[in-house]
Amino acid sequence: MTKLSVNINKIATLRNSRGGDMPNVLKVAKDVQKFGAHGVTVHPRPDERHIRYQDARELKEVVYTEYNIEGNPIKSFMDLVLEIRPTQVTLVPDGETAITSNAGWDTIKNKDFLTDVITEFKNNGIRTSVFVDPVEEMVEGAVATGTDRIELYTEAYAVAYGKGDVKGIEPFVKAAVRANALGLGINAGHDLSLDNIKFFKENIPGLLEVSIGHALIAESLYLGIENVVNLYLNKLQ
Ligand SMILES: CC(=O)[C@@H](O)[C@H](O)COP(=O)(O)O
Ligand SMILES: NCC(=O)COP(=O)(O)O
Repeated sequence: MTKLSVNINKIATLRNSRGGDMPNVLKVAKDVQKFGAHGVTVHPRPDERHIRYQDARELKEVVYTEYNIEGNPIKSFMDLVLEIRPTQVTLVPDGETAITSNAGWDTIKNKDFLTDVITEFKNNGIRTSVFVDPVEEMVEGAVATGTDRIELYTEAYAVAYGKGDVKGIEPFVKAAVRANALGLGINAGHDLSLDNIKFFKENIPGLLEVSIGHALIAESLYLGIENVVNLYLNKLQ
């Protein structure tokens, strides 16, 4: 079964735009789980442009499915995650000023650093995932770091699929086949949507989890969040 983890960053974006507490991040987290989501994902960035560190702390009390916290393992992020101890941490090599996540790790060049970080999280009972491009060598490099899983960075797939180029799935299939052969768990995320998720799911062997936020929240503006969560769940069956 492929689990759906709803990324609620953009709920916090809307909340922060007026300085109040509407929409309420904790309520949305509770509701998406009630609607059937298998997890909640947040990406507390250093500038706290959307999800704040305090949001991440408070969400621990309301996320009873799987709690996934994503980010670049700078010290403040490491300390936050070790304090919260979520189900999973996803390591993302974001620049602090990046508009969004825009690259996977070079797991070969960063082997020693990633190994140390992953070891610390695993020693604290936190499942680890490493954000990677769909490159077999990067998958192999991820295995060497001791991570439990990888998260395939799916922007390239989404862009190609949106142009009608179904061949964009091919590197992801190869990377997934390699990950399966190496016993590495497979997550995926970034720019997945109602339009492209079914084809991705049908072609990626061993896909354990997708984390979806931007499109899901945007689609919910038109279709309603309960409806959209269930549309994703149906497409992931
Ligand atoms: C790693 C990734 O692609 C997403 O998890 C990220 O959370 C998106 O961040 P923004 O919501 O800030 O675009
Ligand atoms: N890891 C991907 C994620 O959590 C959400 O990415 P997006 O759907 O907001 O692009």
